[in-house]
Amino acid sequence: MRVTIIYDSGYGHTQKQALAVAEGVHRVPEAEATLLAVGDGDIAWEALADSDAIIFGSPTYNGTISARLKKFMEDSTRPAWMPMAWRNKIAAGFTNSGAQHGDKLNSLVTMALFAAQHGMIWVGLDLFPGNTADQPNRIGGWLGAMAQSDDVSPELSPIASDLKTAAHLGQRVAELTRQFKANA
Ligand SMILES: Cc1cc2nc3c(=O)[nH]c(=O)nc-3n(C[C@H](O)[C@H](O)[C@H](O)COP(=O)(O)O)c2cc1C
Repeated sequence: MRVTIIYDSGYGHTQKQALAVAEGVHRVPEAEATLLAVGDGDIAWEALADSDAIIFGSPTYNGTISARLKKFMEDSTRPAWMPMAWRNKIAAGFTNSGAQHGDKLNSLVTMALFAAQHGMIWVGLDLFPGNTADQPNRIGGWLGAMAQSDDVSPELSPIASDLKTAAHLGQRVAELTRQFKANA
């Protein structure tokens, strides 16, 4: 079962979150995670069409997704939206921002809407809010995985609990995709 994680990261913080999502996917037997960064040349549209699930990731810039992820979305119209190549695939999303809140929800709403426009099935988080900084979902969102990286290097942020949240999302997507495929 193939899960593709397509993401952007200007400075490496969201990439770290993407790696944690992939680690969560790999906890599920037979699940294979592929990481694709939108800035790395041509988009592998065929690999995306061959995926059983697609997880979108972006830093929150100016209260929404990055321009690079938005360009990927617009570019998907011909290769993916017109043939409905992602119809009925599982979808999910994650985002990371400088501020603890940082208007991240708007980035996840943008991703979920995009997935809906492609006929995909959106999966959110099933975690209670963490009440302390060391607990998963300490930011307390449900539409996707949220992380915060303030002005420190990607070696130091996002912090461990946010990476646990990201890994949990990856694992959940892989588990649900496996169930969905088994019942198809
Ligand atoms: C152009 C730009 C806009 C940003 N806008 C926001 C914002 O709206 N909210 C916020 O909390 N952080 C904002 N930030 C901070 C980034 O979200 C933060 O530095 C994040 O860790 C960057 O992730 P990256 O290293 O994957 O690019 C912005 C950063 C840049 C460069």
